[in-house]
Amino acid sequence: MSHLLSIEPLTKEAFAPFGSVIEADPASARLINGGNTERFHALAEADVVGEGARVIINIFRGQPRSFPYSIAMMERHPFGSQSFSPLHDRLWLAVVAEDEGGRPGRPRVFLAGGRQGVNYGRNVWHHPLMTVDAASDFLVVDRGGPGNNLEEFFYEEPFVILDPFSKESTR
Ligand SMILES: NC(=O)N[C@@H](O)C(=O)O
Ligand code: NI
Repeated sequence: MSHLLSIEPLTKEAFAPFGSVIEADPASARLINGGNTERFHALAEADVVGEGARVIINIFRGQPRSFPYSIAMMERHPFGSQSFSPLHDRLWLAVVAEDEGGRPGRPRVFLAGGRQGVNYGRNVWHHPLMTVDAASDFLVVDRGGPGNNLEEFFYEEPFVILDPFSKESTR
């Protein structure tokens, strides 16, 4: 089995097993404020559990990853979902995996547009933030509160992502 990962476009349908895509989807649009504003309603839901759990809003400033990039580990947050919405209009990568008996399976790499965010469902395996060509800020909605909300897993052999801007890296 090759450890070279292909990159696929981020779509609501393809990402559904892992969470939601946060983008201005016309299907969710409704006019508010007397017609001045479009509200793209309920694109995702924050899911936080446990005594003292709070929904918190953060900004993550991610430094660009260099490629080829080794996916050596994945993480998940058992007590809360985690969303990433880009504040710069730049491509980025959302890397997720199905759970296979308590460990992540083969990662899937989604190329997200600069106006696409994601909400990783609670306890969904994902790789920490991956910005691509410049330091980029993301609005992050996740869980605050007591307890260890971070589980990490390290693969025996890393997977590899080629430069997303190279033609070999996409399906
Ligand atoms: N550790 C942390 O807050 N960041 C990660 O959860 C991440 O997904 O980037
Ligand atoms: Ni995370």
